[in-house]
Amino acid sequence: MTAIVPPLRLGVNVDHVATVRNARGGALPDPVRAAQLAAASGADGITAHLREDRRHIRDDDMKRLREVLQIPLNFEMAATDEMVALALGLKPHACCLVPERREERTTEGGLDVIGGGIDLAHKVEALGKAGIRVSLFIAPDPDQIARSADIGAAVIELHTGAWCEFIAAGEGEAAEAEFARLAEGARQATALGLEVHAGHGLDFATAERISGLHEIRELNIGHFLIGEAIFDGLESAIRLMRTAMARGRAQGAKAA
Ligand SMILES: CC(=O)[C@@H](O)[C@H](O)COP(=O)(O)O
Ligand SMILES: NCC(=O)COP(=O)(O)O
Repeated sequence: MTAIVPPLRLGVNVDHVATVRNARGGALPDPVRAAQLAAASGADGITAHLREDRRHIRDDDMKRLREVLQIPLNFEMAATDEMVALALGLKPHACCLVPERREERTTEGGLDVIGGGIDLAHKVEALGKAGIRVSLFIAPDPDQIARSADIGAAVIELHTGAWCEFIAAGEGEAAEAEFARLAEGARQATALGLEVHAGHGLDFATAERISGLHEIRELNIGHFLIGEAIFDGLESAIRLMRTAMARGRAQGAKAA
């Protein structure tokens, strides 16, 4: 029997359009134009990460995204006072709190929700009270998931980066063990009333596989899609991604 599964949204991360722009210091290519094209091509939302060092997305990009987008904006940010103040001013649809280290190339590991203590809980509360949907970007760790629910987050986004790296390195056993952790984490979080998203390092194949996990409601994908857009255009990359996600969703439904 084929189970009925909830739809899966695609959030397109436009950080790396800004990376290319900043390589030359001018205004082009414009991440806001990319976000508008992504929306017109079937993205359900746009994600942008305003890093503390502003290495790609900048404050003005966030402001313009907020002004022009007709689809939800997911503001990725470190859990700092500066970023919370910016988010409270901007009032995006959602904020995804992520760990950040200035010297990292990209986001390594998940947010330490337990270590964040009462300060993190207050930040989640302040954003939530402002009507912003708060998501915590975490590893599929049972204690971090439980604490995310305890401090009142609406959403967790499971970090798929380790899983994707094991696959890329041909470490099949480790990849399967990590996938099992993601699957169990998605089940645990859903049972605790959290909405589950996933993202980081996903490509067509990994997005297809993870789309089979019914508990996951949204994938956020950036680097790979922007890379594919160089060859085939953003519209085509998004269309192919949606096809992969739909295929994975249907396979997951059959397996259930
Ligand atoms: C939090 C996360 O996994 C990414 O979406 C994040 O935006 C990565 O940061 P960079 O885009 O700077 O690699
Ligand atoms: N939160 C994950 C995200 O927005 C995109 O990550 P990536 O696909 O750029 O690795």
